[in-house]
Amino acid sequence: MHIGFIGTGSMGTILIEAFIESGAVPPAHIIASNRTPEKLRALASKHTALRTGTNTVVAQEADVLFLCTKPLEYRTVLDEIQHDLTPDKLLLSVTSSVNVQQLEAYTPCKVARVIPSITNTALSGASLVTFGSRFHDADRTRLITLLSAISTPIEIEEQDTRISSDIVSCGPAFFSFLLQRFIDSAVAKTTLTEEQATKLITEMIIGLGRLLEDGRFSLPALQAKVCVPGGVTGIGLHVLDKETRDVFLHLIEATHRKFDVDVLEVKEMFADKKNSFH
Ligand SMILES: NC(=O)C1=CN([C@@H]2O[C@H](COP(=O)(O)OP(=O)(O)OC[C@H]3O[C@@H](n4cnc5c(N)ncnc54)[C@H](OP(=O)(O)O)[C@@H]3O)[C@@H](O)[C@H]2O)C=CC1
Ligand SMILES: O=C(O)[C@@H]1CCC=N1
Repeated sequence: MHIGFIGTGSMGTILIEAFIESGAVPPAHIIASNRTPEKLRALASKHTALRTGTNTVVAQEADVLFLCTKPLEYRTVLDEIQHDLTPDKLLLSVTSSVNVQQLEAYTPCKVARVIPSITNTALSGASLVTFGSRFHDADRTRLITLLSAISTPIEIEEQDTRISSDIVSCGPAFFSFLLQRFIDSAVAKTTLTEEQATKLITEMIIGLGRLLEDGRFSLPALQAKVCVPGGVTGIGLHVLDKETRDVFLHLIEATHRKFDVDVLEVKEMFADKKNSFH
């Protein structure tokens, strides 16, 4: 099986390196292209067996093809490779605002959307999967097996795309931001250095992740366990409750507003294209 990647920016590179590191796909079975050749050359010099080519060559050779460009770059890529796409290929969109129906209308391929996460770099975290209508059981198994090497694949419904991606894909940035705020405040208010505070936060968050992973505590049970009656945690939780009450509601409203605009732009991008494959 040959896996192709069009776009070796942040996400294309993360996926390629995760598949190589996991051992799921040997570098010689990966072929990649990118608009700017320098980025591709840098990746190829790190993984010497990795193959590179034009978008057309990648589309021709890949059995499983990841489109790893930004949403408004999809049309250019699809126009370029449309004659190289055949019904046997799995075509995977990594972007939330391009849906499977749009790609099914545009190509004869078996289409799915796979939204990854930077956490997949550590062969960890989720990937969000939405199957198109042409995916049969064997194709599903094939894709889930592949994604399981680098993540926990979770099937999501179309209507849950944005919020699921907010949590799985944007979440690492959101929580890194909050952790950095914690560090900055510790440095501002106490004698800890940034380095010391960062070390403490890092160990805390890794430990918390492991606790949650082994299922020992739910989130509320964990808070209750740490919160000694009459102790300091309760005082801190009270501040958090008061000061962050609406913060995630506002965040979700903002990401959904942006998503609605993106979806509209993608719809316009595909508007002139007739549905030729149904
Ligand atoms: N970053 C993340 O954590 C996540 C990203 N995603 C999704 O992944 C997608 C890509 O994001 P990200 O990797 O961060 O973005 P980047 O801008 O880092 O990568 C996009 C890549 O696509 C390349 N590209 C653009 N047009 C073409 C073309 N016509 N032919 C070949 N290559 C092309 C760009 O090349 P060039 O070098 O010329 O710019 C660039 O390397 C987005 O749709 C995003 O929604 C999903 C989940 C998480
Ligand atoms: O910021 C973005 O749009 C992408 C989507 C998910 C994570 N990063």
